[in-house]
Amino acid sequence: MPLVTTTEMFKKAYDGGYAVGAFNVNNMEIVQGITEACQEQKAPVVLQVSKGARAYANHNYLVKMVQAAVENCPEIPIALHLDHGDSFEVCKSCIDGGFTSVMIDASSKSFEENIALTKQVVEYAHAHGVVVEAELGTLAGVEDEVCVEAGNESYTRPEEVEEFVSRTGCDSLAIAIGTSHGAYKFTAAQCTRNEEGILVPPPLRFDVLEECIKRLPGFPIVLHGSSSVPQEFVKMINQYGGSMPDAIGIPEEELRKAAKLAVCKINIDSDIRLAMTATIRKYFAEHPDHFDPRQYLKPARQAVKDMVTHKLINVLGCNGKA
Ligand SMILES: O=C(CO)COP(=O)(O)O
Ligand SMILES: O=C[C@H](O)COP(=O)(O)O
Ligand SMILES: [Zn+2]
Ligand SMILES: [Zn+2]
Repeated sequence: MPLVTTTEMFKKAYDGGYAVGAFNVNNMEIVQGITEACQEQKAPVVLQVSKGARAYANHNYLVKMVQAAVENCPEIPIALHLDHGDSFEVCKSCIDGGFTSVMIDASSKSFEENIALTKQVVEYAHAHGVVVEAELGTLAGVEDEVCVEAGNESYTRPEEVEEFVSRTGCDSLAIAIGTSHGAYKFTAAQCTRNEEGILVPPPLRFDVLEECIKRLPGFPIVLHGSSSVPQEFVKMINQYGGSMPDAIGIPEEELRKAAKLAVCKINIDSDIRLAMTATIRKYFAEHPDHFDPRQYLKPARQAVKDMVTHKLINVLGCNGKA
């Protein structure tokens, strides 16, 4: 099937009590690792491209790689989504350039400015058959050039969501309930430590999520910053020459719980980076004489596939839902 929008995927996910994975793509091995996992598991998927990905890999290369994946995986619905679009122009360029979904992230602006910009993008997108994700509230962590320190995030205000959605006409809404971008989601001060000395993060604000759901019945909610930062990868990175002390993510059980509620899209990027980096570091340490990139990118791609397979089955619950 051709690229799809997220409309049908989200409706099924909402009704079925699961979430669709939205994975960031930056190169061929990442596209292949994700889509091979989804094809095998018969899972719908959102492949998302950030401004940084477009700067790194070039819009055309990314679109063509995703089109190749669509041809290779004919049985699963795939949406191509702009992650964190920050202006009308970048959204328009993706809408004109083959994307089926865009995010306009005006969450750092005032409520009225966020509404005005989101509405402008929605009007253009809908006229071209493309859907729009918007955001209310700010996450902690690093997102493009913007870094919000842990502790300086602001949760979504549930009393604003109905007005925002009805005035903008957006198709899904990203909310801030304590998830965060990157591999260092919380400071040590925000966490407790378990017996092994591993940081345990504060729980997500399910009260905020539930209040938003009450006010937007049937409406798809999105969670950004939802990597779990698997400690096996952090350990491997640290063992093979890296240094990522106190890297910490969102516990998988919390994401599973959110996926059963109105959360229809869960964004994962950092876990892909960790899986690849851990695998490549180990490979280099064990094969110091190898220099063919195919030798180390092959296990790195496999690590992405294995990690995504685990998420589809154990976190998102979208396996078998294509
Ligand atoms: O939200 C994300 C992309 O928009 C990715 O979040 P992570 O950094 O937790 O993977
Ligand atoms: O939300 C941020 C995503 O992880 C994308 O990150 P990036 O801007 O470094 O590509
Ligand atoms: Zn944002
Ligand atoms: Zn994000």
